[in-house]
Formats: sequence, structure tokens, C-alpha cells
Amino acid sequence: MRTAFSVETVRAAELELMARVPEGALMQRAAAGLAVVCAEVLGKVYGSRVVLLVGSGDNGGDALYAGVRLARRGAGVFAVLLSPERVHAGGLAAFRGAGGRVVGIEGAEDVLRRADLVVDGIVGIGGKGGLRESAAQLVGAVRESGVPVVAVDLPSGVDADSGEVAGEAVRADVTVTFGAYKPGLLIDPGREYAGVVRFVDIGLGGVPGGGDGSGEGAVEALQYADVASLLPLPTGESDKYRRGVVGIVAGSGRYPGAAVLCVAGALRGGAGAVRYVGHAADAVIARFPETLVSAGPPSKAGRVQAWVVGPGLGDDSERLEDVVGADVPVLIDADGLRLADEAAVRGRSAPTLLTPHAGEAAALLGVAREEVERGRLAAVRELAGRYRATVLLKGSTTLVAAAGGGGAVRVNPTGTPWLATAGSGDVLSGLAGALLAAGLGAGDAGAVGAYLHGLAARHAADGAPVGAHDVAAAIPAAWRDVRGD
Ligand SMILES: NC(=O)C1=CN([C@@H]2O[C@H](COP(=O)(O)OP(=O)(O)OC[C@H]3O[C@@H](n4cnc5c(N)ncnc54)[C@H](OP(=O)(O)O)[C@@H]3O)[C@@H](O)[C@H]2O)[C@@H](O)CC1
Ligand SMILES: [K+]
Repeated sequence: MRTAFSVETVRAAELELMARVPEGALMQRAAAGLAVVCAEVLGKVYGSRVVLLVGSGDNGGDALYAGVRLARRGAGVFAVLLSPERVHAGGLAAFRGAGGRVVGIEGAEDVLRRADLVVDGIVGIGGKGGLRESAAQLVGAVRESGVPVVAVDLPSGVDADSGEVAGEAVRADVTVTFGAYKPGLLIDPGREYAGVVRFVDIGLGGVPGGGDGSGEGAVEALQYADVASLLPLPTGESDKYRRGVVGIVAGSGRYPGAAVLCVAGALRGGAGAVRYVGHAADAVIARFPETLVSAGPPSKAGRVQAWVVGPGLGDDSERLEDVVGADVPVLIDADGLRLADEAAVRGRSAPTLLTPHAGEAAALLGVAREEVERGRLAAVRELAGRYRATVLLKGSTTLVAAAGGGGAVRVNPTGTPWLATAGSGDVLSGLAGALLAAGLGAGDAGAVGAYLHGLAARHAADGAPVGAHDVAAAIPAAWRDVRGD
């Protein structure tokens, strides 16, 4: 599991550790790790030219001490000071002592023109709100210079706790983060600004809150091993009911394809059987003869362990209400989200998983789509709180919040822009629904489903455009990949 911690938690852990190590030791560890990555990016340090952007906090201190190490290895290092009167004093003295040269903000463009590398030490976890005017101008000049950028701890202008970006922010090629991942490095838009994230251990360990080992992550990203341990595998005792029967209420005369794609995802998600209820039975059977189809109300369709309702459903609110009233886990997607009654969802006794994209989430929250895209973490928590349901917010970084909105939010690390294709959400619904039917909790079903879905898209795409049916067909390859076969 890759866990990212809030600024508050990181600060508490740092304070606790600082009390036990010599003064300045943590900053030296950070600077040493930072200098190693800078050297890697440069290739050859001797004779290179490095520009440090130095703010008035410890983030700037890290940059200065890394600059010291690079200067000692023969780099020409220049420090642009944003507020010369408040710069990290020890760092500046050491920097000067190592032969580093200081320039004011007005000299920045000149040194940038001949630089091989920029080190962004404007602000780290102490940053608040959008970058101030002078910092924003400097960041604009860096972007125009085209020089590669290594960000210190996180790209300046990215909110550490949420990944939100208000106005200008540094676009880094590499971000060197210290002691713990920050949520803003894993969630878009921040994740995109961070480039490749490199972790430097400064001794914070598992970053417990207050030193008792109980610190809770703000954001978690499942890794291969986590997903492998959650995959439902059949045993000798399995029959279709033990593996899980998933019911699908999707598709309409107008959108039969959504039903087909949803069933495709469910069959590859390991369901023992798939029951289909709705208007697209002929299309489903033609493509997947193993599906059990019926045309009446879902409650009369026979036993299922979980329902998926909504993709391409049109206005079939009767079937939707029937499913929402069922006493098994239910995944609600697409048209189902538009039709579902908030109070009815809140009142359900079995788990509910909602899977909106940003536009659908915005409609449910009554805000503009851009607001959801800017603040994905806040949006997913808000929805999970309002509906008292687990919410999977699809998009450039898919997030899963537990019912109620509290606790760690899962962020999916396998997403790819190739997934932005019609029908891929229907495949995900079927896939996650099958995992629900197999007995995974709503949070695990959502996170594992998103993980396999992203991986399947990568397998299917392999650098070229794909359709949603290709993604469904590549789900078995994603399973094998995760299982290490
Ligand atoms: N603690 C530790 O053990 C270790 C910490 N480490 C490092 O310390 C970093 C945290 O340092 P920090 O706390 O000094 O804050 P930091 O990120 O430098 O920013 C504060 C400065 O920024 C300014 N500022 C704020 N917002 C702004 C804005 N929007 N636009 C422009 N400026 C803005 C703010 O100005 P002020 O509000 O005071 O006027 C203040 O001067 C952390 O990220 C890591 O790199 C490592 O060495 C490892 C050990
Ligand atoms: K920074």
C-alpha cells in the first residue's frame, strides 16, 4: 500500500522525530536525497549550471543545502531568493561558503537562460493558497525557459493535502518528497504537476500520528500485492453461488450496447453467473450466451449476491427503485445516479457503491463540473457523506471514499488517458459489481475494480487507441498480471 499523509500528520511525526535527532539532521537527510536525484537528472554534475528557486521557509533551506552538495561536485549553482531578508540563514551561509552565487528575482531570467536544471524550493508543505505574485511570475519564467525542474517535497503551488492548484504552479519533471507521500502528489491536478515522484526516507517510518503507530493515512493507493490478496479466487468447493451471482439492470432499446459492455465486465470480474434484466436481452445473449436473462422486475429474476444498475438505463426508474430496495450490495452508475432518490439510497441497509464521473458527481452535488475536477478529494468525500454510500469518482485519478466520507480515500494508480472512451465506465460497473457479488466490501470492490480496469486498458492500448470492448477483453490479462502469472 502506498499511503499519503496529511500535512498535520507529517508535521506531528517530524516534531516527534526532531526531538530525538541532532538539530538540522532531518534537513541534511532531505538535502542529501535531493542532491542525489538532481545529479541523476543532470547526468554530469561537474560543469553543469543549476538554478535554485529559494522561498523563505525550510523548503528553500532544503534547496540551498542540496545546492551546497552540487556546488562541491563542480556545478555552477545560482540561488534566486524570493525574500532575501527571510531566507534560511544556515542554508544561505553554507551555500555561499561552497561558492554558490546569489541573484535577486530580477536576475532570474538571465540565469535561467543558461541553466541545465531548476530546483524548486519556493514552498513545500507550508504553502497556503495560490502562489503569491512574485513567486507566480518566477514560475512563469521557468516554464518559458523549458529547463527541466526538480521540485523539493512537492511542486510549489500544489496544495499538499488535496492536489488542488489555484492559479500558477510549478510543473516538475521529478518531485523529491521527504518522509511521507503527500495526498497532493497522488491526486490530480497535483499529480500531473509532480511528474515522477521520488521518495526520500528521512526516518519518519510509518508516520504514526503522535508516535503511537496509529496514524491514519489520508489517501492510499493499492499496489500489486494488495490487489492480489483481494482477488476472489475459486476453490474446489466453489459453485456459481459461492463465486457470486451478479445481476445487471442496464441498457435500453436506445442503448443496448451499455448492457453488453456491463455484462462483459461482470463476466471477466469473476462472477459465477450473470443475470441480466432489461430491454437489451437479445443483444446480450447474442454476444454472451452464458448470461441468464429475464424481462420482469429485478426482484423476480432469481437469486443474486449484488446488483449493478444504471448504465444506458434510460428512464426505467421502476427497475431502479426495485434494485435500490434490495437487501444485497448495489452498484449505481450512469442513468441510475440521475434517477436514484437520495433518501432511499441513504436508507439502504446493505452496502451501496456509487460510481459517478466528474459531470455526474457535479450534478449530484449541484456544482459545476470544473469544481469537482479542481477539488476531487473534497467532492468524493462530500458525496460519500451525503449519500452515506461508498463513492467511486471516476476520472484522471479515480478516487474511492468510504460511506460517510471519512477515513482514508483510495486513489487508483493504474489509470490511463486511453480509458477516456465511450462505454469504458459500463465495463467498470460490471467488473466492480462482480467483485461485490464475490463478497468484497464496497470500498475494496471499487478500488480493485478500478485497478484491474486501468491495467486492462494499458494492456489493451499498448500505445494505441482502444474501444471499451477491448478493455473488457483485456481484464483477464490484468488478473494474470496482478497474480504474477
Ligand atoms: N519539518 C521538518 O522536519 C522537515 C521539513 N523539510 C522541509 O520543510 C518544508 C516545510 O517548511 P516550512 O514549514 O518552513 O514551510 P515552507 O513549505 O518552506 O513554506 C513556508 C514559506 O512559504 C511562504 N508561503 C506560504 N504560502 C505561500 C504562497 N502561496 N506563495 C508564496 N509563498 C508562500 C511562507 O511565507 P509567510 O506566510 O511566512 O509570509 C513561508 O515563508 C517541507 O516541505 C520540506 O521541504 C525537510 O527539510 C525535512 C525536514
Ligand atoms: K517546492
